[in-house]
Amino acid sequence: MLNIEFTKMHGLGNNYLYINLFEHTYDEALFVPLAIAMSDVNRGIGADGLVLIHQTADADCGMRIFNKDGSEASNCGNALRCVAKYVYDRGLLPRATFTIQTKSGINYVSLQVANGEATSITINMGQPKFERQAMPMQGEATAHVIHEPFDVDGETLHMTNVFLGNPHAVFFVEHIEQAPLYTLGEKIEKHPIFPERTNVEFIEVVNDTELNFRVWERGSGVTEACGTGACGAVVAAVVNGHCKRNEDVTVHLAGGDLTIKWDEAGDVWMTGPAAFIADGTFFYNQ
Ligand SMILES: N[C@@H](CCC[C@H](N)C(=O)O)C(=O)O
Repeated sequence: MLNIEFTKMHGLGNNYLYINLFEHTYDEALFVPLAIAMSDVNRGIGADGLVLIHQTADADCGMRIFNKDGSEASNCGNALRCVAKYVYDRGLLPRATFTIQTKSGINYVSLQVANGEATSITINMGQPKFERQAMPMQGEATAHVIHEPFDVDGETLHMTNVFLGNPHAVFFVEHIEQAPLYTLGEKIEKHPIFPERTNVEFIEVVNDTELNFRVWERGSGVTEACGTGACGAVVAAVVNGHCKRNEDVTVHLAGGDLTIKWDEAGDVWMTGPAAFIADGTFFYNQ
C-alpha cells in the first residue's frame, strides 16, 4: 500500500484532488491509475479528476490535469485558480502575480488578497483557436465551425467550436433547464467527428453581458463548472453576435459565476474564486 498526500479543492464546485509535487515525489506511472482510483466516489475520495502541482524551468509553477477517466487534458480553468490559491496561501509562491505552465502554454495569474489569502483570481487564458485541426475535428483543417448544423442522435443542433486550452463544442439553447446534457452530452463528446473527443457546452443568452451555462466535460461527465468552457462560451457568444468583445460577461454556471472578457488584443481573461475543502492521505492499493 502506498500513502498519497492530497488536498481537495474546488472552483465553483468543479472539484479536483491536488498533489503537491514541490514537496512529495511519486512515480510518474502512477498518475493515470491514481486519477481513476481517487476520483471514484465509492472506493476513492470522489472528484472530477486529479491535478499535479509541480516545479518547472519555464514558469513559476507547473500544473497537469487528469480527468476522472484518467485522460490527460491540456488545461483547466478552475484548477488554474485552485493551483494559484494553493501556491499563494501555502507560501510556495508568496506574491500576487506569477505564471503557471500547463500543456497548452503559460498562463499569467494575478490575485486579490485579503488577510493573507487569495480571494479572487484573474488568469489570462490565452487566445482562442477556431480551426477544425485545433479541436481536432474531421473535415477541412483550417475551416472554422460557427453555428453550423450538426446531426446527433436524429436531431440537428447548431454548433460553434472554440479551442481554448481544451476543445469546446458550444450549442445555444432557448432555456438552460432544457439543455440536453444527460441525453446528448456523452454522444457529442464521443462523436466520431472528434477523434480526441470534446467538451460540450449548452448556453442560454440572458443578455449581452450574461450567459447561463451547463457543461458535459470530456472524461468527467456533468460537472458544476468548467473554466475553459466558460471562456469558450463567451468567445462563441461574441462570434455569434450575442456578446461584445472587450466587455465583461458574467457566466452563470451551475456552481456559481465567473467573469470573462475577450479583449481587443485577442486574450481571454477569467476571474473567479477557488476554495480548499480538505487535506488527506489516500491509501492506494496497487
Ligand atoms: N474543468 C476544466 C476542464 C478540464 C479538462 C476537460 N474535461 C478536458 O478534457 O478538456 C476547466 O475548468 O476548464
